[in-house]
Amino acid sequence: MSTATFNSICFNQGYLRKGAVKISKVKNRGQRVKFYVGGASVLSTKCMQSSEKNKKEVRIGLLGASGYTGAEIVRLLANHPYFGITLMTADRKAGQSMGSVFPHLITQDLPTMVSVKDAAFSSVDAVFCCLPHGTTQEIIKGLPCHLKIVDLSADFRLRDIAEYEEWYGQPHSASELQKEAVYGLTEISREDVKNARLVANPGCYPTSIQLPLVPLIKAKLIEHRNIIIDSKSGVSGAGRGAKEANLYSEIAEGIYSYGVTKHRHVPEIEQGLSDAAQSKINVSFTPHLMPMIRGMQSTIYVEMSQGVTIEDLYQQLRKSYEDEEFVKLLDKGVVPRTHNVRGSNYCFMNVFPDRIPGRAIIISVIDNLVKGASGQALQNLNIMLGYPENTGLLYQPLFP
Ligand SMILES: NC(=O)C1=CN([C@@H]2O[C@H](COP(=O)(O)OP(=O)(O)OC[C@H]3O[C@@H](n4cnc5c(N)ncnc54)[C@H](OP(=O)(O)O)[C@@H]3O)[C@@H](O)[C@H]2O)C=CC1
Ligand SMILES: CC(=O)N[C@@H](CCC(=O)OP(=O)(O)O)C(=O)O
Repeated sequence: MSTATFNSICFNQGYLRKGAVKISKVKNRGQRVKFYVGGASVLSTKCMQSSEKNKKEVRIGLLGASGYTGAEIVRLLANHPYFGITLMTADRKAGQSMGSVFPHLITQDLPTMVSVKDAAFSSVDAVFCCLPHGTTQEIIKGLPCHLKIVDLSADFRLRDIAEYEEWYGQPHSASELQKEAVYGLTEISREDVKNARLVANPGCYPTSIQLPLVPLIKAKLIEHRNIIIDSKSGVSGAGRGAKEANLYSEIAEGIYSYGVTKHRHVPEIEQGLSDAAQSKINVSFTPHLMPMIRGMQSTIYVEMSQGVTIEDLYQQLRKSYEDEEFVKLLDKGVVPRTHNVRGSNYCFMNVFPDRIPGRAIIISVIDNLVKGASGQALQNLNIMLGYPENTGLLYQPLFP
């Protein structure tokens, strides 16, 4: 195989990585990214063989492996050529194998889950932390400094500790560590993620809401007042430990609003939008639980700035995301559907004129477990460790 053909295959598969001898510069997602091949770092097709799966170059620890986002990380890493899971933790399910907790993962060769207190962190390079908020900060503050960490919980997302304590109803015990954390909404903060040791992965609702709104606010195309957000989530958003209210008999054939006026994602959404506006933005936000397993839709009602048209909003979103692999502005008039992103790391969005002059309706959809959690977490760790950010994320949506 010629070098060019090999490079092309590797790049398309996301297998090219940094190495010793520079051979080319490749334009990747709007950035100039250097890729190298040669010397000790030459990749051969061997890197894709299953016999190598236990010898991947980055050793991953997965905390909270027995939950939904943990299981999703395992699914995604099954196709990752460089990240291999060597440590897994659970709480009630410590001592069990992943295959016994999640039979759909029985084919994966994985370590037995241990309790966090028995975990040997010296033998891993990076961790995904898929634990409940509160518990997370207690555990992360005790982790060794050599680890790169992507935290899927809410513990390090809010810069204002007092705001965290107010909205989460508990004290924060790792405020120093919070100062170090980078908020990892990848497409917006990619440059900061590159150099981060601790990334606070965004919440699922805030991801679906900030991706369309941040570029529009930065470009001053929408008013800061009267932003109304109506979001809907699949039940897996509540985690596997969810209680009676999430039983099939209580979710099927119905929909309910919750956290009305006081959902804990409000300060996270407002923090991101206010940063974009460089002034305080308040939003009206109501989440709903839908009788579906995965998926999230945010329908957002905004007032356009004086003289701005729907075409302006559309062109701004096109310009912001045309080089992005995982955020897609649909053709004009096409309505995003959760079905069309299920199981993938995509966010699909579109913008529509309201009947009321001067107003617009924005719709965005994600899979809450992928772009809303584990997929974005993997996208971030790829960047933190210098791998192409799509590595392990090339799943097409599952339809029907
Ligand atoms: N589900 C989603 O769509 C999203 C979730 N998130 C966030 O990601 C994190 C994980 O969510 P998810 O996977 O859904 O949650 P789950 O409830 O499904 O899983 C929680 C995991 O944490 C473990 N755990 C619970 N309590 C403790 C403890 N005291 N000490 C150590 N481990 C513990 C559980 O172990 P065991 O099962 O053995 O008890 C389990 O492995 C949460 O912070 C959540 O808010 C973020 C975005 C979206
Ligand atoms: C359906 C459902 O219950 N969703 C969760 C949000 C999803 C999530 O896990 O958000 P964090 O990452 O901020 O914890 C909720 O409303 O609390």
